[in-house]
Amino acid sequence: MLELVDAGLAYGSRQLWSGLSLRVEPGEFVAVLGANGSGKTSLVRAILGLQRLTAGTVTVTDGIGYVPQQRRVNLLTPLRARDVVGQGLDGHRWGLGRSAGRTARIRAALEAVDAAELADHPIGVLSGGEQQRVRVAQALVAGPRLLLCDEPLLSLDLRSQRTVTALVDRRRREAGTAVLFVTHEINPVLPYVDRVLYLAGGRFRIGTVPEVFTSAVLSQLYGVPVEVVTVNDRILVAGIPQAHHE
Ligand SMILES: Nc1ncnc2c1ncn2[C@@H]1O[C@H](COP(=O)(O)OP(=O)(O)OP(=O)(O)O)[C@@H](O)[C@H]1O
Repeated sequence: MLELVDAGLAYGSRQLWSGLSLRVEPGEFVAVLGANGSGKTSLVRAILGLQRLTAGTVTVTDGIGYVPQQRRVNLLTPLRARDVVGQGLDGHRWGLGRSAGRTARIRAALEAVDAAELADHPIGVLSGGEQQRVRVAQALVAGPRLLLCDEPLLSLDLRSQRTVTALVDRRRREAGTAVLFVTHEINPVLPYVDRVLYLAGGRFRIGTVPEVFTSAVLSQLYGVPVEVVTVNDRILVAGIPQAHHE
């Protein structure tokens, strides 16, 4: 679905990461975490072909669904939520046109993110969280083989976070969609994650949650003492340098 081999990315003399090799299998859920500015969005852009790697290679399947990092939509945008979701079909399913099949797929995609009642609302008047759910529906409507999500949980309340994460999880289990999920917080995706790619300080670590979320590993990545504790099935991390917080 996705393979990076010895990949590196630099902007001028600033190296974000290098020597990154990662193969994501069908149905696998990989979370990408890391400090602000560590290059998570740049990685997603490189996978989409929007950003050229400065070293190594990236190979991806056809059929990518993409949830971009959130931007608020202009209030006057003349599109309804259903039109935004429909854009996820255009260019993929030429035969569908304005057919009943198309309408049904858009409705099902909106229902899956708990947003059926928003179908006819202009996208610009929806709240940030509602817009985000519509974007997830757009990314999934064409049935992608690889789903790239760039902080899809941002500005979602707990219930919407659960709706989105559970939906993505179901999709990868039922349809074998591979998932690369950029997130600031590990806890909302903890029940679903197979592996984590953690980027910090120009370094990275790939592994399962218990392998990566240890005091030793995060201290090594950040270059300062970082403490990881698990309380009631939640992972708490203390000591990440202030500059790396939001
Ligand atoms: N096109 C570009 N040209 C030069 N520098 C860039 C470009 N795009 C991103 N950068 C820089 O590269 C660094 C990584 O940016 P990126 O958006 O990939 O980080 P991120 O990990 O997604 O951060 P955040 O968690 O804050 O969203 C930042 O310091 C950013 O300023």
